[in-house]
Amino acid sequence: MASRVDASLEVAVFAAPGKYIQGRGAIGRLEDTLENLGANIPLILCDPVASQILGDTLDRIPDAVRIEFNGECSPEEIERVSKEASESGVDALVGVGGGKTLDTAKSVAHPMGLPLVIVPTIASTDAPTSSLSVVYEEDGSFKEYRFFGRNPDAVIVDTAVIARAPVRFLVAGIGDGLSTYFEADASSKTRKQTMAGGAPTQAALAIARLCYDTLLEYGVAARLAVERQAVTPALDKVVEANTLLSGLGFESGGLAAAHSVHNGLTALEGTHHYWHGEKVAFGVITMLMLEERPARQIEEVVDFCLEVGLPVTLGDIGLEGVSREELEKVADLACAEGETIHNEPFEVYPEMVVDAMLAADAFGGQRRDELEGIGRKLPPVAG
Ligand SMILES: NC(=O)c1ccc[n+]([C@@H]2O[C@H](COP(=O)([O-])OP(=O)(O)OC[C@H]3O[C@@H](n4cnc5c(N)ncnc54)[C@H](O)[C@@H]3O)[C@@H](O)[C@H]2O)c1
Ligand SMILES: [Zn+2]
Repeated sequence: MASRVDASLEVAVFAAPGKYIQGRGAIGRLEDTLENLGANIPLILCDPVASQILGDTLDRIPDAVRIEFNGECSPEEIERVSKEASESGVDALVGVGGGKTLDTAKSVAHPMGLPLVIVPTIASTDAPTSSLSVVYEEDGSFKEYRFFGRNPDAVIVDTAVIARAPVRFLVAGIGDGLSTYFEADASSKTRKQTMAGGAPTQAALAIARLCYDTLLEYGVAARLAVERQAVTPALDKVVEANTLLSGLGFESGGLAAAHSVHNGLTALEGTHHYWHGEKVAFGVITMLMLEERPARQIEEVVDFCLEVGLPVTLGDIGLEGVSREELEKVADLACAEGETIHNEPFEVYPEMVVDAMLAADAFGGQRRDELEGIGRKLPPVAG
């Protein structure tokens, strides 16, 4: 009998990894975790920089096959690693590195039905916990989302490794996490299907809110801690917000305009020197403009971005002097069919997005001038 309800709207879904392990020295749990998953010969896909840092530790995992990630989560790279995984007869996958390495590990492990352990070496995105991958062309432009319907079996975050990585990555992760509450809030109004495959749950929205509150409270202290390579309670909280709270919050709470603006921005060469979370931060300010949020709220977000070193203007993401035509290209892509911008609780079309980006840029520039004018010393953006 045909169903009378649209299941995507009536069913709420909450997705999460099997286990989340975080703390100083957490990498020491990798061997046990693999053992618990029944893995005997894991393939470790490792970012080259992470390999230099963790190579000795990874070498101690018995019978592991280790290969280096080539830098882009592209169809070609997924194909190469999948071939290696089949030929070497491995029975589990471990992804070690940034968001792109982790997304590639997911794109290999899930279609092959292999257990998957994710080891982020920077807290730069909320990719670690999710069941999907973001796939790019070899030239770095956005290609597609791939959904696997399965989350990683375990995520292991060693905060001592995160604290020793350049601070810019932590700050980029804060930018990614900053979007989570606003996008989940928009999606929960429209009850549009989230990346988890159903309507948002209350749990996801509450987690997204906790993510936002944690970042605003502890973000600056966490930045200062990483500048001294120190693991502090503030860093612990922010790493959890960037990784676990933002990951659960976006996947089961929903994405909206900020990530579509990010996806559109990847089409402009100038933005390629900026990390995912840095572009997302500008996407958040654009989204707040689009949603006619009160100036007070926009100011809270913009001031926080300035205090922590996130972009607030187009110039901050490599687009100084960008033409309206180029912004139209960004907006067209942001409004493409299937983009999460259509989860906003009103109709969005490209001209609105161009104007919202210009408004965000103007507001961001003005707040920077105001804060500097009263003698506030702000950290470098993307530095
Ligand atoms: N699947 C999802 O749910 C999801 C969510 C958010 C973002 N993403 C994706 O994540 C990707 C961005 O991830 P990213 O910003 O981590 O980029 P990335 O994976 O390219 O890593 C950034 C850089 O960090 C280096 N690196 C890694 N560990 C390091 C360490 N400990 N010290 C010093 N350098 C280190 C890498 O070599 C790389 O050059 C994008 O493709 C984005 O679309 C996916
Ligand atoms: Zn993101």
